[in-house]
Amino acid sequence: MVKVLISDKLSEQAVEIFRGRGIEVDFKPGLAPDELKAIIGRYDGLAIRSATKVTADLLEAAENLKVVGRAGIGVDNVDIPAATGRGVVVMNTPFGNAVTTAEHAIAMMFALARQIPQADASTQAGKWEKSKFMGVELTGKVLGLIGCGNIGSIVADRARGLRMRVLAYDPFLSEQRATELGVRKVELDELFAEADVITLHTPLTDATRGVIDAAAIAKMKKGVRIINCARGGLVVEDDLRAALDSGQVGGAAFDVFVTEPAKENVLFGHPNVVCTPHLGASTTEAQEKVALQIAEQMSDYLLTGAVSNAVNVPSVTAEEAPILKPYMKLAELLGSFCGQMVEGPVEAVSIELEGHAAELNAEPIKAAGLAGLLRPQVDSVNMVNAPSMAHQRGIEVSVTRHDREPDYQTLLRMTARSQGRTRVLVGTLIGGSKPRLVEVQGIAVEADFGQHMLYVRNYDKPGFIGALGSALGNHQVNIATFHLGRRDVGGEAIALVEVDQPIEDALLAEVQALPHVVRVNALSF
Ligand SMILES: NC(=O)C1=CN([C@@H]2O[C@H](COP(=O)(O)OP(=O)(O)OC[C@H]3O[C@@H](n4cnc5c(N)ncnc54)[C@H](O)[C@@H]3O)[C@@H](O)[C@H]2O)C=CC1
Ligand SMILES: O=C(O)C(=O)COP(=O)(O)O
Repeated sequence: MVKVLISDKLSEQAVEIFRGRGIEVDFKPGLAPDELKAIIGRYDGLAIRSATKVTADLLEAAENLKVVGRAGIGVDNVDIPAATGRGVVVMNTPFGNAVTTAEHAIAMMFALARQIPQADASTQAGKWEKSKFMGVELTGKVLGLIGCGNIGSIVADRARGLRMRVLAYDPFLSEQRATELGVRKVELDELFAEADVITLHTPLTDATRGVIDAAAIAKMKKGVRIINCARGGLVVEDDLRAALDSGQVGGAAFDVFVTEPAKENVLFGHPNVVCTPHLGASTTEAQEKVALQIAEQMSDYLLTGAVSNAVNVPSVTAEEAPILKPYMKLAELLGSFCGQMVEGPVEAVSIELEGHAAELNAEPIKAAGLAGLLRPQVDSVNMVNAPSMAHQRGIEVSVTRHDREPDYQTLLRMTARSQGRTRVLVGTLIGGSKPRLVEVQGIAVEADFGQHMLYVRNYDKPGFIGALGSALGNHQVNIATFHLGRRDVGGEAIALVEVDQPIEDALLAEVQALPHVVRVNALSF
């Protein structure tokens, strides 16, 4: 039975979804890293928020893991290259908590503008310090957004409702989208120079890490207010503290920190700082949405192979999944046959799709073909890590769709080049689902993919078939099916023989020594 572990505080509804789909689920939020590592090997899926760190070390122990589902947006707590390397799909829920997080940023802006947390503490302490808490009006002020994607756009919309002027720095924001959002797209220095309030809404990447540091703060208006509800590390915390102390920055509202949980932080204790413990996504509505969504997505993947919102593999819709599955199987079998024929490293692979196949999403078919091709060399390859493994090995990969009418309703052709030699295999699906080989090295030969097969290249001469049958008989190997093809009478020919047991080296050597045999391979599928 498929098993999933939920290791962070997700809405209980996720548990119900998994169970309803027939998946066994354990709900264990708050496990220490070593406790998690000790049990992760039992699970096919891991559902997380931001607390669980999915490191290369954890993945190492995750022998059965197929998918990590992040109930939320940021996946910076997951080592994506390590997950991809181990063939684990990583998916998130890119929209479910965006409104809620944008609302938190707006709440933080008001908290700063009117010092609400400080005034609350003072009032409840019986001080009634009315003159101490002079605020600023937001209407007419300039809000600078760093990052204007899902959350930034919603913040812009709400800020415009407050009659603020909104500037956005986002290298990937088009002028047209900026106009639609009613924001002015600017360069970073212009934003620093003009903004009264700056709010960050980018992921943490090499380009965004430390985007607000001492040099940036020096370019800002004196008294600027800074809000970070995106990721710790976007702002250099020490530099911000110094600027708060000097009065260059008038206030800072932070939901995220370089080190989380943030039990201590250089920003803590400053009178103009407001902090929340990574609460951006924490509303009942958002948590229900992300939990339901991640449980559905993970169940779909584990049960049907449908992939949505994955950050490391192409998407496969629920409608596509059952159609693509047999094609992926066929591609994998063709790849596996090619991989078992070649003797050295593969330099180039081309996958051609004809007939019905040409109308399909080719990415998963390509990934499955590459997985099959590499499997004889690498045990741990699957369709998630195959494209990156092929890339690492310098294999040139191309996919071509043909709109010509093939002899079969649907065809996949795989050509692999290795050490100057080219191998070409063509397969089809019988009845829309059963993989069948139809051509090997340009020679028509129809055969199913049996578990154990002998592939013989020979010359079409009398006596060969009898000699081959005798060799198999001498080794007590029973023939299940026997398929022959030839290029022309007396010329190059192929025999594909399915047998009932694994083929031993001694038998291979005997077949190789038969007259008219060019080469022989034992194949297993
Ligand atoms: N505090 C919290 O609880 C939550 C935090 N987040 C965080 O908020 C951030 C934004 O989330 P979304 O808006 O959904 O992501 P998104 O991907 O929709 O938007 C991010 C934007 O940043 C832009 N960007 C990328 N590199 C940039 C650069 N070098 N400079 C400026 N802009 C750049 C992108 O073009 C994109 O428009 C993420 O880091 C996410 O993890 C999300 C949800 C909750
Ligand atoms: O979705 C995100 O990126 C968040 O940061 C939310 O984090 P959380 O799920 O509340 O731990």
